[in-house]
Amino acid sequence: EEPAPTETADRLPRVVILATGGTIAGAGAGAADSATYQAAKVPVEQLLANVPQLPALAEVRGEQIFQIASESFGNEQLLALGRRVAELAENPEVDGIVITHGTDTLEETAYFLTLVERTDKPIVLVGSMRPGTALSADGPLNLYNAVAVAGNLQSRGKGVLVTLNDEIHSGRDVSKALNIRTDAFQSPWGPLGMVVEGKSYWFRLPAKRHTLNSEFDIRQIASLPRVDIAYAYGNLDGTAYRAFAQAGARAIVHAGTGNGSVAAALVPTLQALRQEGLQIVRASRADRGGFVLRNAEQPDDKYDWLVAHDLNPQKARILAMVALTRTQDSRELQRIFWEY
Ligand SMILES: NC(=O)CC[C@H](N)C(=O)O
Repeated sequence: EEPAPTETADRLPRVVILATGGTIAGAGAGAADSATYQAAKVPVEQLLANVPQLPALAEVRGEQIFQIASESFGNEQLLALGRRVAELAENPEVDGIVITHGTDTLEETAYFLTLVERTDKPIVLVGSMRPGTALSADGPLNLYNAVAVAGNLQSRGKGVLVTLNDEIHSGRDVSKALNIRTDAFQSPWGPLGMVVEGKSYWFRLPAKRHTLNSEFDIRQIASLPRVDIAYAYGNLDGTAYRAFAQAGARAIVHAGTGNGSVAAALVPTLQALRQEGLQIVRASRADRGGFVLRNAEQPDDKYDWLVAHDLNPQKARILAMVALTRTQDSRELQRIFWEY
């Protein structure tokens, strides 16, 4: 039997919806316009009104924190959102938090919050692949599922979660692996569970450190250092790496081919940048799940480089930024890359 959604069965869980924009708040000219539309148009009150079944699940209220497409998220938005989530999590009148978000960088925000929110209250990110004006819009059901998961006591302590396409994913693992299609969100290690008719079914738990067990805390992060990603391909040279360094990058994530490999002609550039104090993080551009090990492909111990292990380059950027707020020591940084 499904446990009651709250400790006290005589009241509904209280869930706050923080709206940031994206396709879930998108609007197109006609019902057939599933891919041609404007993101970040519909205000949160309307998103809630479009799902009249929500009040049966939870006492919901909306807050419009941004109204943007998620590709336009910067570090300032990450920090502002992170701080608001922490305030809400500290509020005894809030049981769970849902964040509506564009899907393009949802995986980055979800991982950021996984690292910096010191709470066991459910934090659930949700988006959609079709605007609300489209035939078979996926946003209303995704939002219904997000509120159901956020209001459920069983969701506590499982880290930041993402609900799309009836699945519950770990915010650490999930990424937008496909575009256009409603099964866009995938985790290399599989989803954590399913949500069907407002009920959650769990199958596995995150093994990595997160939320309450994290050493990072949004309340202690004043700003994030610049970290950039350089994408590897045949015939690559060091131009982008040097430009990022000149712009003030403290670390560069090398979105390497295969096992995070580095072209022979590029190695001296990365060695020189490390000498200048930048951290070099080898990740893989393999999009269904990279796996980069130290001293495989390149002698990381000798060069004092880092590996992102299974984190994709965009998630490695998030972790590098957060970790660099605490330490510049490459051994400590590598420990953090193993543990989170
Ligand atoms: N499906 C989407 O949400 C994509 C819309 C937009 N590019 C965004 O990320 O906000």
